[in-house]
Amino acid sequence: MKRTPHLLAIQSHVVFGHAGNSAAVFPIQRVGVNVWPLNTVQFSNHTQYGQWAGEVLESAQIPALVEGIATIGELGRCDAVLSGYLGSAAQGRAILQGLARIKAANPKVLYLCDPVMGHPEKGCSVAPEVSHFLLEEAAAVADFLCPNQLELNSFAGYPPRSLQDCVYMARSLLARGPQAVLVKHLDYPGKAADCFEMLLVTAEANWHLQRPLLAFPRQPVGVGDLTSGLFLARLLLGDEPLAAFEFTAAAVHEVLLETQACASWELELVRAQDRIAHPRQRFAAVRL
Ligand SMILES: Nc1ncnc2c1ncn2[C@@H]1O[C@H](COP(=O)(O)OP(=O)(O)O)[C@@H](O)[C@H]1O
Ligand SMILES: Cc1ncc(COP(=O)(O)O)c(C=O)c1O
Ligand SMILES: [Mg+2]
Repeated sequence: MKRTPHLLAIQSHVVFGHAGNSAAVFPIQRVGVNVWPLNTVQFSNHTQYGQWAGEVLESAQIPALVEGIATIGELGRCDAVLSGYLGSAAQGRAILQGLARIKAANPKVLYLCDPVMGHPEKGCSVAPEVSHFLLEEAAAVADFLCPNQLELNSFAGYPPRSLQDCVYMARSLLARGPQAVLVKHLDYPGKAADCFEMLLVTAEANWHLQRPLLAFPRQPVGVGDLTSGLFLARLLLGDEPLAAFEFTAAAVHEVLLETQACASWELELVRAQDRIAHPRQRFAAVRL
């Protein structure tokens, strides 16, 4: 029997609704991967409500929790680490410390960094020290990077003028170390108005994918976290990056269709669960 992979997911948790681990854990489990959720913050709800209660985890707790798993002799079972929203650069460094400890137990462990920098227009952005940490420290050790367009622009230091520019910007991130860069959401002058576009670049090729752009009165939150979690889960299940990319686009689209049908702001993960595992439609990526 094939072994079930294990994934350590280090990101935020919300009590109500879905963002961070609260958007990623159940879908990752639903496609067949064990998750070890390590919550960097516990908030009542996601920050786009404009107010929330809760606390940020003290940075030192991150390596301490990892060490606790080492102590019971289970750390070597960790196949991958995912990191998302960071409360501070110190929290980021604590994650890299934890990752180094896991690498000692399992040198093959993969690290996917979702360099969450927020959406200025959504009223949520991270401190400059966090952006600097992601750019200078996390990108160098990540096997996979999953920026959205704004995060890609921040890495590059300029906005794109074309799709070709986006490809160039993503490919220049490959030079920092990762084996693949998945741009979760493209935005560039001339982009088709009725499509939601994504990009995957690997050493071998550039892959562009389009899926329908759905209308929402308020943009759903947690879509990026759902995307990075599913992509890493499928890689652990043995997919090549291209297959994991196409699967992820299809599964996320299913969640958004259900969310739209329910007129819900929060992602309808439970209602969409069977279609997360078995998306009905495939969006084929096109080689650029
Ligand atoms: N098919 C779609 N139609 C409309 N909006 C979408 C679609 N897919 C994703 N979105 C929205 O696009 C935005 C971009 O998400 P993205 O940049 O990938 O990640 P993040 O969730 O990190 O902001 C999100 O607000 C998401 O809700
Ligand atoms: C607590 C928390 N975590 C994570 C996120 C990131 O969500 P997304 O996947 O939409 O970038 C948000 C967005 O508001 C948030 O409030
Ligand atoms: Mg995001």
